[in-house]
Amino acid sequence: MNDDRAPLILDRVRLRLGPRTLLGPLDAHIPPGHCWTLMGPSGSGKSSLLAWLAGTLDVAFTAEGRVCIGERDVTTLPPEQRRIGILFQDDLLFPHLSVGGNLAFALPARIRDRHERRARIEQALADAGLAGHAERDPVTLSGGQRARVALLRTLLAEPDALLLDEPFGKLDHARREDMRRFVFAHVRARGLPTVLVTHDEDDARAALGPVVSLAMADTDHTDDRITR
Ligand SMILES: Nc1ncnc2c1ncn2[C@@H]1O[C@H](COP(=O)(O)OP(=O)(O)OP(=O)(O)O)[C@@H](O)[C@H]1O
Repeated sequence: MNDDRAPLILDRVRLRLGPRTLLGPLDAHIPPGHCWTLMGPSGSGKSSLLAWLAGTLDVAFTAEGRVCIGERDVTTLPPEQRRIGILFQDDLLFPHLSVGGNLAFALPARIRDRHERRARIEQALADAGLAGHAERDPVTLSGGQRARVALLRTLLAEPDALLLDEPFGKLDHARREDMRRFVFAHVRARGLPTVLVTHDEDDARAALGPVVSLAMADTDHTDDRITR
């Protein structure tokens, strides 16, 4: 595992939508290479929490609390400076770019050397069992291959933390299993502190971390609880 990684810390996070408290107060300390799972009924604020962590929460919400990666407080930083990667269920690849073009888009701009950029993309594809697919048109990939390319794209941006919003939702049973293994192997090998949103108990079990159960705001809950 990468030794210079830091934990993802949520400190007294509370989200409001108009007058009602949607979620929180929530505290979390997610160590490098560990994944916490967020579960809860539809509308309990799971995706909104990820959007807040990524810095893209809609202005309809108000938020309190802090999000830090180790000592680095990113709460007020714009999304592109947070170094928090996010992967969605419907993570679309750009249809006008090849697979390699999609991945090149994510590579940090500081990597300028053309050969180095190409080598990183080839290596990422090889790690994902997709060696030689750089020139492919994304629409010709299977659903499972597309999901892996979308994860590679997120990881090539070199995030310090990872957010997964129902990333396996669209896959059939066998591909879901493969993708889970693939994702969590990367989480551990890269030492990324990770938050997974899912409705699926098998996903939560595979994540091997605590499960945070969010209640519905209308039940007037006070604290969201870690249930296991
Ligand atoms: N841009 C927005 N403006 C106003 N309300 C919103 C906005 N986005 C989401 N909401 C509302 O915020 C609440 C929480 O939505 P959110 O998508 O975070 O829930 P969720 O737990 O992720 O649900 P699901 O499991 O269905 O994805 C819902 O009541 C939703 O209607």
